Amino acid sequence: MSLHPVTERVTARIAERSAKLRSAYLARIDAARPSGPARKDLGCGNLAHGFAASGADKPQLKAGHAGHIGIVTAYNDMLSAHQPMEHYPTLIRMAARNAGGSAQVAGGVPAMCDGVTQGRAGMELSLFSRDVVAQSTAIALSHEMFDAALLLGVCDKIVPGLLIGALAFGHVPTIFVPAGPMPSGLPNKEKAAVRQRFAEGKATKEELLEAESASYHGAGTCTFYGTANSNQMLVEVMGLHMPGTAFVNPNTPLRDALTVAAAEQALRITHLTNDYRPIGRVVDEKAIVNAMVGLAATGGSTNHAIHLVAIARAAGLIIDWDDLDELSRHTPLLVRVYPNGSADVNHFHAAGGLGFVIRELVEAGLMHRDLLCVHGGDLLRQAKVPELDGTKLIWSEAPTQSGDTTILRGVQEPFDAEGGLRRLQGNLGRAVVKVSAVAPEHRRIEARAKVFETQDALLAAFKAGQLEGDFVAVVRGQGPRANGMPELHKLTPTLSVLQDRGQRVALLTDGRMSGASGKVLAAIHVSPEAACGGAIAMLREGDVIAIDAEAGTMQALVDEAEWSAREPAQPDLAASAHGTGRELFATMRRTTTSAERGACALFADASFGDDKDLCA
Ligand SMILES: O=C(O)[C@H](O)[C@@H](O)[C@H](O)[C@H](O)COP(=O)(O)O
Ligand code: SF4
Repeated sequence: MSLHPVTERVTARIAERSAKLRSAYLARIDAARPSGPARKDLGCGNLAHGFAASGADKPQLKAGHAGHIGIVTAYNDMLSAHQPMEHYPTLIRMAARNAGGSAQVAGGVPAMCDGVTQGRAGMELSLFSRDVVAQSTAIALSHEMFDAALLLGVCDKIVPGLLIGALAFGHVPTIFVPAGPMPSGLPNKEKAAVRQRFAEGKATKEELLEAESASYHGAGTCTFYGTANSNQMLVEVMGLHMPGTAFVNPNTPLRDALTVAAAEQALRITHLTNDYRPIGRVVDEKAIVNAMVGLAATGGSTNHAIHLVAIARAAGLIIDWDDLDELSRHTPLLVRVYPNGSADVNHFHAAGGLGFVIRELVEAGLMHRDLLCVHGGDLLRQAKVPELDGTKLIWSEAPTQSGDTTILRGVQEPFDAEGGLRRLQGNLGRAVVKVSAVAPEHRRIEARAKVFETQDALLAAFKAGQLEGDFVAVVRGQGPRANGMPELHKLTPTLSVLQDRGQRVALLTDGRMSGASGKVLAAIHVSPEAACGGAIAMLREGDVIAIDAEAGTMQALVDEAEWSAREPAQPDLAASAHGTGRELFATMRRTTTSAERGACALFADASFGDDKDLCA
């Protein structure tokens, strides 16, 4: 199968623009490759500290030459998606020992649940928590004891953070280990309907809590296709998972068998073997292009228009929203999972899941097949489906037919000829929009602006009955430099109620939305942000705004002379400076790059290429 010309063109463009940064990165990871077991480069004192509490593994750590795995875990009881990981280190240590090697928990990383913090002050720490996860991963792996790493994490900022941190140790072969989705509960669409009724005062708080608890009811990842489950797709199409592991439910024999298999495989791909697969070479421009194609084909989370930029940068690669837009416009939409449809990820997995999607996209030449996947094969092998034959883990061929064409389709009969994400641009700057979750009749709007400085101000206006007629809700001062770029997903039920009443509404913000947001047209991540004096700060109440997600345009229809004479409004950021720990993130707000450059405070010094303007 030959590569699609757009996939080829974008890959070459990324490689060319990144050549200097990428070659320096590869030289660093080549130089970091140890000659023997990594721990042998440590001094006696260092090493003694390293295995002091290693019990049964001490002899092999002391005198042996077998590989040693560092586990970095994001376990906590707070995230339903991470709670099942509590016992994974025990399983991994046993598996590594049985395979002749050893394993230790190198360190833990923080994990925030965006569901708990949604609409709360904690959401203003969420995006930067990704960079704290990256730094925490580096702290864990900095003990230099490890010939391979296993990263235990699933949710929104955690997988991107783990990946950014691990890429700073690009010489270490690294495999992600997930826990999988919770079994299906109350369908996401029904939960959203109760939320809308509650927003209109037609459902009680008790009814709402019942519905929420019936939807989020157990251990495992929430079942909508938000950022956490988009993470799982990305890790599969980048070749960083054992094949087909993403959506196997937790606390099942198959899930545990996959965790054991990841530990065994990690020892097979260290520099001590003849199949060395360091993560810095697994994540190359082809893997990053596959991630963008996967995002477009599945209607993945808009948050990855930010995270993927930071992840690529950690591997010495520079991507932007033009790359994402061009790939998305040439990638068919193959998946309809909430918020892009009614099904959840369990239904998607049962219909053929990521194995079917990967095989379809590789065979159509839209995805690169020749990746250095951690399982030892190429990306077509990633498409295989794991199952237990008795107690033996085997992988069968990916399905060639979708099990449910209302959820999953092939390249020949897609839901849409174009993928789920678009870049918008115009005199208001640049933004991202997820079209796959918005009905075609709602993808264009020309209406007057209603300007808000907070999402609560918009909700108060709704309660006061002030949101009449058609309008574009402008919620600004929500960018990374302003208040950490929170998700404004609490607006979804209210804007959905207005749209269902027949009003034409849209959102325009320099903030984010949840990967679970959908239904209402939302131009988000507007860059430059208001706190940088971006055009969004020049908008006035009543200005006419035109957003066209199909054409990719976002325009303030204001007289040219008047527009250029305007001064940007300065957002009042006092409320976000303190409280809930926000005072500890002031330096990140000051040094972060723009949304289009990953909203990242980790690379500000080297920036992205020659442009040192952090607001650009
Ligand atoms: O990007 C995402 O996918 C969201 O951050 C998600 O992780 C978060 O938990 C949502 O808030 C869930 O949706 P609800 O808030 O609608 O439950
Ligand atoms: S998917 Fe979102 S709400 Fe669910 S556990 Fe993960 S972070 Fe929390």
